[in-house]
Amino acid sequence: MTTTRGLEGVVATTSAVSSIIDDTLTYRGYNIDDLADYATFEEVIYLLWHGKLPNKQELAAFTQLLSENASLPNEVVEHFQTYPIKNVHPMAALRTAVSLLGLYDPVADEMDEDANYLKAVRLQAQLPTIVTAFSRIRKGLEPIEPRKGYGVAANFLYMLTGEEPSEVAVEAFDKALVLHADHELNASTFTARVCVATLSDMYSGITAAIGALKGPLHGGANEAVMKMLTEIEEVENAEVYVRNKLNSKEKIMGFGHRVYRQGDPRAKHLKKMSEKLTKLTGETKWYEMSLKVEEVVTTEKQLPPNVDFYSASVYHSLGIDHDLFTPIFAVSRVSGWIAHVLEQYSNNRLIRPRADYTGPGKQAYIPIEQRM
Ligand SMILES: CC(=O)SCCNC(=O)CCNC(=O)[C@H](O)C(C)(C)COP(=O)(O)OP(=O)(O)OC[C@H]1O[C@@H](n2cnc3c(N)ncnc32)[C@H](O)[C@@H]1OP(=O)(O)O
Ligand SMILES: O=C([O-])CC(=O)C(=O)O
Repeated sequence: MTTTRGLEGVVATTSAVSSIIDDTLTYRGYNIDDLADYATFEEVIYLLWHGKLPNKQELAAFTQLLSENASLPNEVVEHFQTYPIKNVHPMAALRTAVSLLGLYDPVADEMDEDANYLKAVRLQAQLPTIVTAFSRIRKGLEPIEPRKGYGVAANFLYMLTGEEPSEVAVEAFDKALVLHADHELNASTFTARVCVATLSDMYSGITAAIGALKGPLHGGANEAVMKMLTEIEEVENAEVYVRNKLNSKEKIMGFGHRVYRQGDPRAKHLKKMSEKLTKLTGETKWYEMSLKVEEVVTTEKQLPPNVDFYSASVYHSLGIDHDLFTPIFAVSRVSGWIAHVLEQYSNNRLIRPRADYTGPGKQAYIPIEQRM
């Protein structure tokens, strides 16, 4: 048996949802650069789930459908009050809350197309409400009900703060959601597909995917980038900080990628947004520090930034708490997870690879009385 560490280069399924070919990312054939510049997040969700862009009426109806399904069952909100709140990472809270949502969905275990579409809508609509409600409850604030007719970006920012978000903030947040929506067979999407390939339900698949996204080698890197920038503190400290980390063989968060070689096409959009937003807040140091970190890492390691690097200073500039960065990734990526779950169900086969055994050879059983 031959093994490939980390399944690098292994093609594990066919998929028509998104592709990465020659460092170009497409969702259903549409280049991410065009989608980032022109599409809203609702258009992208629709595209991922239906395989085509919506027309005006379809988009309006879809946006309405999502906002009408965004409220949480009271039991889920009340459950937050029982968490040891100060020590709970919002990704852990999100993972538990999504699992809990499944208990209150009467069609959770029904597997027909209509039931699965209903679950898809509820999950997509409710994730932003979970993240914002948890964020407020842990600060001793009342959660805010979603507004009907609002898009996901505007609703998220509104539910987080209780204030009308600015146009600039909504536009930036929406673009970030578009950029994070899907990414071929990344670790969390693969996790979701493995889970539902046993014919388990969608809530189980999404709960599993959230667990996989949480780690710092995947979605958790955006929070880790902000931690690094906060530690660096000032632009003039950046070079020494990064060189010290590299000399001690530590990884620099937000750099490198399993698939991209020349660079992550999403990073340039977030870099532009970081420059714009840090100018608007007057805190350009986060952008300048990021530029310096990028310069040193690309010179020393030839590793370009990935999607997580500049998203950190973007979310920070929008006034978002740093430990909400990865939950925001999930708010976007759940659209892609769902598209992959539906694709998996539509042509399912159990996913069960092999392991090349490297443990001890044949052992004679020793009765417990004779063991040293
Ligand atoms: C949304 C996303 O999930 S994007 C990725 C987010 N994750 C991060 O930003 C975390 C930092 N980056 C990394 O850990 C990696 O680049 C990953 C996890 C993204 C990809 O991992 P892999 O494809 O397994 O690459 P691997 O970790 O084997 O690295 C290959 C080599 O590049 C080095 N390298 C890779 N990334 C980095 C980094 N960020 N900083 C420093 N060195 C790095 C490794 O040390 C290794 O060097 P070596 O061959 O001398 O030992
Ligand atoms: O594809 C990957 O391995 C990680 C990634 O960039 C993503 O999930 O967006």
